[in-house]
Amino acid sequence: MTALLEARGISRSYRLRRGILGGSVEVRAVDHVSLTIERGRTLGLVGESGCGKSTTGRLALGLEAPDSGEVRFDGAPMPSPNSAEWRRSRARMQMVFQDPLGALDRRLPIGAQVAEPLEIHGLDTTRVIPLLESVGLRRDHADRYPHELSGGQRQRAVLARALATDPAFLVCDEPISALDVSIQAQVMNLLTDIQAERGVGMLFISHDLRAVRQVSHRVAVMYLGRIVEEGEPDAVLHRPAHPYSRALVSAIPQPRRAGAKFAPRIVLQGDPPNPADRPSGCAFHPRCAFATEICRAVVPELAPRASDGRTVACHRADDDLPAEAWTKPLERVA
Ligand SMILES: Nc1ncnc2c1ncn2[C@@H]1O[C@H](COP(=O)(O)OP(=O)(O)OP(=O)(O)O)[C@@H](O)[C@H]1O
Repeated sequence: MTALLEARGISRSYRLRRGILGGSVEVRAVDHVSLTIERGRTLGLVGESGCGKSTTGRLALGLEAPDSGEVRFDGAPMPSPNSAEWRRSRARMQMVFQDPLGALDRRLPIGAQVAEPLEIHGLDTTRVIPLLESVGLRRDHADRYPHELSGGQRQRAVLARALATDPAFLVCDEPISALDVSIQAQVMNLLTDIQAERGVGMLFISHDLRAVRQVSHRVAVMYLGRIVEEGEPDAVLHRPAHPYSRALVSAIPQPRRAGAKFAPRIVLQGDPPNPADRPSGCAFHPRCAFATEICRAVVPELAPRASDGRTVACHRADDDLPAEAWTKPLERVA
């Protein structure tokens, strides 16, 4: 069966103007990214701020076209942004962003906003109340304005609107990071339920690795526009193979069990990545404890490693790296 969404080697660059001195610099936000999302499955996309996650989300939705490479949705090439064909296919692809207040129109009651996509696509507008109820809102929320709802309720309203057209594909870009911690779990549970009940394919973008673990069937780790590791959440988030994934995962605070030592936290050394000034070879090499000559010279391909088939973009993926070396020159704290 064809995948719901398939990106093949997509890249996207932007030109940024350089201050008062003029000129411009090219920022390669996404660099030869390939990913597959199956129906009813969630791909979690993680990585530091600015590594290209949101750009990947926009390319996956066809909001922007890649400079090179191809996005296929349901077996067919993604239509050009804003073409009539793209607008028609929009009903089947929706997105949920970080800031629900920004995503909603402050001048319109919630019910009217959920009805809007139904009207645009000629669907039955009496579905507004069942939609609100399906995300845990009440009938009377339909008449309220966004500022009359809590943050969690607003994100539920955004979800009701996104689900109105019964989409097959949902991009959730940091959907819980603007919410109170107490509300985050509720929205995560709702997303898990939505996925199980509706069988949507989802791209879940987040820097919260625990949230990613909860919803994802596959996880991809991004560094400076490239995917450096991809696999099942248990493998990537518990036994990460790429040195960058190791550092990312080690930063998750671990509950302390009686008598247990804190897991060592790997603090990345060196400058944070700058997409306008990409290092040669493996972009992670200036911060990597294991970098050798080849890492400085040659970009590693994302490929299954020989030992266990884990998909990693690392020249040293098959080397037996000593455990203690993970903290050198990376620093061990706690
Ligand atoms: N429209 C744009 N114009 C210029 N540069 C852009 C544009 N969109 C993204 N970029 C740049 O591309 C790089 C990747 O940005 P992107 O927003 O995709 O990263 P991200 O991983 O989603 O970050 P965050 O977690 O902070 O949202 C950044 O350097 C960003 O400044």
